[in-house]
Amino acid sequence: KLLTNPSQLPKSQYDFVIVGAGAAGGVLANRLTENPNFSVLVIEAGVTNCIRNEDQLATIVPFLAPSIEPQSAITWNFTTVPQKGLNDRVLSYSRGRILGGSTSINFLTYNRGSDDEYDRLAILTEDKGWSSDSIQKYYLKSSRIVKPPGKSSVGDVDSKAHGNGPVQISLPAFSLPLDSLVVKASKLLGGRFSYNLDLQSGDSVGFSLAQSAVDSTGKRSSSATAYIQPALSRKNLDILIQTQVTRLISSGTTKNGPLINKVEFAQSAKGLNQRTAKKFTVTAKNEVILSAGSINTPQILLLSGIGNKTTLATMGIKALVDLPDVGQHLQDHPILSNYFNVSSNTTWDNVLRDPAVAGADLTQWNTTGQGLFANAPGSSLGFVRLPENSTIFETFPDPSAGPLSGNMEMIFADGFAATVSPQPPTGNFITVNTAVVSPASRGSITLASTDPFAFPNIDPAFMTSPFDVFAMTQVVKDVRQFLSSSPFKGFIASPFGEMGAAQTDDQIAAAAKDGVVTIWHPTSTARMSPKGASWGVVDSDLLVKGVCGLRVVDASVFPNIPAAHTTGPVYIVAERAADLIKAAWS
Ligand SMILES: Cc1cc2nc3c(=O)[nH]c(=O)nc-3n(C[C@H](O)[C@H](O)[C@H](O)COP(=O)(O)OP(=O)(O)OC[C@H]3O[C@@H](n4cnc5c(N)ncnc54)[C@H](O)[C@@H]3O)c2cc1C
Repeated sequence: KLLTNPSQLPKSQYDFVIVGAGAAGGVLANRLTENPNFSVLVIEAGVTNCIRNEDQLATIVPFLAPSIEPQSAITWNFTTVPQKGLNDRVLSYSRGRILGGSTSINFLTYNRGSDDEYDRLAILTEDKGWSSDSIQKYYLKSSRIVKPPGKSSVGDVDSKAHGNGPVQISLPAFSLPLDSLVVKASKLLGGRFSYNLDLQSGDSVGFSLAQSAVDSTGKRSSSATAYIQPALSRKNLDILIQTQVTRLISSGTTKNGPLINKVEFAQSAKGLNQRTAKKFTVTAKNEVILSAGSINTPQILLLSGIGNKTTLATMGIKALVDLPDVGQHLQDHPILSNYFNVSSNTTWDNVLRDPAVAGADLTQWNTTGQGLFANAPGSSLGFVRLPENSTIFETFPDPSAGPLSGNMEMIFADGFAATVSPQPPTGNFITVNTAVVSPASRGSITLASTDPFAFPNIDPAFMTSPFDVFAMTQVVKDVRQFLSSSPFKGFIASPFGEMGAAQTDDQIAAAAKDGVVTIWHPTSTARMSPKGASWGVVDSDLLVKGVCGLRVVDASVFPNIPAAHTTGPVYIVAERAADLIKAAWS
């Protein structure tokens, strides 16, 4: 059942209390309640109960995703601290605050992550259960490839690389000339720009049409639609929305440390603060599971006294356990828009400028589920490796997971995708968004206040490592080389904007400082480490170190950010976590 007020809670104890109904929380809500003997409560801060609600059209229509953030009622409207690597700019840093979490508002690009990502994780955590061979069944269990709306086949994919899970994935519904050129150029160029039929195959390097979380009717497929909706009618699942968890409480000690079995929460409304909020608690008989995402999970841990003892003391919080890694090692992918004027007059620039044109596309989507609005914002992409002889390797080790993972990414958009600069009033453009997907920079989440309703300090420390500056400069030059290949002749007219004018490496690096933003992939703030290791926040079973009864299952547990759009890897982690939890308590 979906509940909107703590007074509706039918009981004060559940076997499992899950904090957050996002990517991971949705998977757990579904998989754990497959066992009718388990009772599960999910507490979600999200202010709306919409799974598919007309009021939130932009969460359903794939193409409209970028219109959701920033500053919306269904997002956490976070900002970063001034970014030293970006001329002290403060970036908007949204997360989803709705059933489905960030999967209900994200840009829908879907990646599994390469075999190297998981094999590195298995080595790092000394747990073969995370190897690429072991996680494959969880990947196959999470998603399936479907026909794009209006198409008679799924299109060009490697069918062996797809499973039978609830998240629906598809190739672009609407063919854009730019995407065909990207595929053509990669087939022609080969080498560092090779074509890759299916990036979910284990090898994630190369160029391809994007696979996105769009279902066969042209709608977003999220953790809410794929996992939560089908489980909502189960008697053993309650989901309490519009409610924020404020901290976790220990009510005893065990031989494994303090027992964490109580969850404190309040209904956050405008103006409500720590002093006036009416607090409630619920007890978890088996486990509390934090799935509040890479920003809120460490915030809740810190507010509960789980973190660096010395820093907690400066905030007046008594440490239950000294875990200095909580909130540290934050990683994210820096992304930068490269604009080009093009000769085509069919780019979607006019759709963004002219409400009548957009209205016609929306009508087409409404009546058929097809057309441009059924496409995710990025419909072709490529992951590239740095050249092996790059000078940066003389001073820096390669932070990527291995040769099957990219160092950088290009995401192609058939129009002016405004990030830092607004869309110009006239002209046709394409945008190539370049990202450093195996970055070396690491930042942190720290408490700004002991008020749970206050946002924490968010510092992704973008471009603070010279490695990331080098990699971003290289991929900007790679874009230019890629677009100068013969398939783009006559299509690309001229580079545009500050980055377009940058020529030397120093000029490119300087323009990047002005242009880099986030692609909203924060990870690693509650990182996994081997059982018994003194570092890390959770062990390889995702149990929080030094306490009893508490697990973290979300994007925060990756020790290194995957070189992939992060939703797919989070679903994989959550699917495996569900099996670990079932095995521990069945
Ligand atoms: C704008 C945007 C675009 C993105 N684009 C893509 C993309 O194209 N492809 C891709 O793969 N990934 C993308 N991502 C990233 C992806 O969505 C996330 O990596 C993924 O959703 C993380 O899963 P999670 O379970 O860790 O957290 P989330 O999915 O964010 O879920 C966390 C949930 O916990 C809830 N919560 C937090 N704190 C509390 C609290 N105190 N009490 C109760 N509930 C709480 C939140 O409201 C939320 O519902 C994007 C993200 C954003 C924000």
